[in-house]
Amino acid sequence: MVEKVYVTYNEIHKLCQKSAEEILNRFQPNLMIAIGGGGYVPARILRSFLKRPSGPNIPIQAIGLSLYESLPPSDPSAPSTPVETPGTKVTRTQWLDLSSLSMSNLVGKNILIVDEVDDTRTTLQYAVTELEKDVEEARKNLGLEGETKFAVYVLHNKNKPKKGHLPEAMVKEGRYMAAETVPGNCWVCYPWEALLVLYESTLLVRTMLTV
Ligand SMILES: O=P(O)(O)OC[C@H]1O[C@H](OP(=O)(O)OP(=O)(O)O)[C@H](O)[C@@H]1O
Ligand SMILES: Nc1nc2[nH]cnc2c(=O)[nH]1
Repeated sequence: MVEKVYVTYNEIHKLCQKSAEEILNRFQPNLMIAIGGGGYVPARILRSFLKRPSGPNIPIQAIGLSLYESLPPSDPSAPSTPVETPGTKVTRTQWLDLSSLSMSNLVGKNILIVDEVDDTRTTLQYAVTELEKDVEEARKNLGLEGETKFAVYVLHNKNKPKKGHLPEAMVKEGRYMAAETVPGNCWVCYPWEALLVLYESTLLVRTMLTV
């Protein structure tokens, strides 16, 4: 039986706030690459917490990777969040603009890859391997100097044996960061996936205004 773990927007905001200090201490990113769709919201929240008073906003680029096929809920009238089944291969739905101007912004930088959940690690392995390859190719083609470093940040890491692997140096040097470790057999339900939206606070305000 898969245990569902529900997280709220507020909990995610707090996780990002807590993690930002550690990310700044360990890595000082110049740029984030969010893995869509789940990495977009955490990356945007992190950007506010990573900004230093007189420093620039850290730009966010996006890639789209898909590993899981959505299953319809067993009872279509039930507004539940469907648990999904693992796919077998990673599909690119969106990738970096590989033109030399865009790629030159990545070479020699500290790049933080952001996703919401590390389950089998297949997606992260794909993202890190492919991004390293593309940035290195761009560095050579453009004749640029400078080492590009990658780090990974996820909100939740599932405590289970992983199918995918990250570079040894990344793990050893603390460039893999997870805000929380959750049980390996759980399914994390994120607020942006919810189909049933509650309007409690709006109702409360309306009630207060009308009485
Ligand atoms: O560690 P893994 O087993 O590779 O699984 C993690 C990936 O699965 C989910 O993506 P999904 O393909 O469901 O796309 P989504 O982010 O658009 O929901 C999630 O966003 C991660 O990217
Ligand atoms: N929403 C969601 N997507 C996933 N992809 C892989 N594992 C998970 C999970 O626990 N929750």
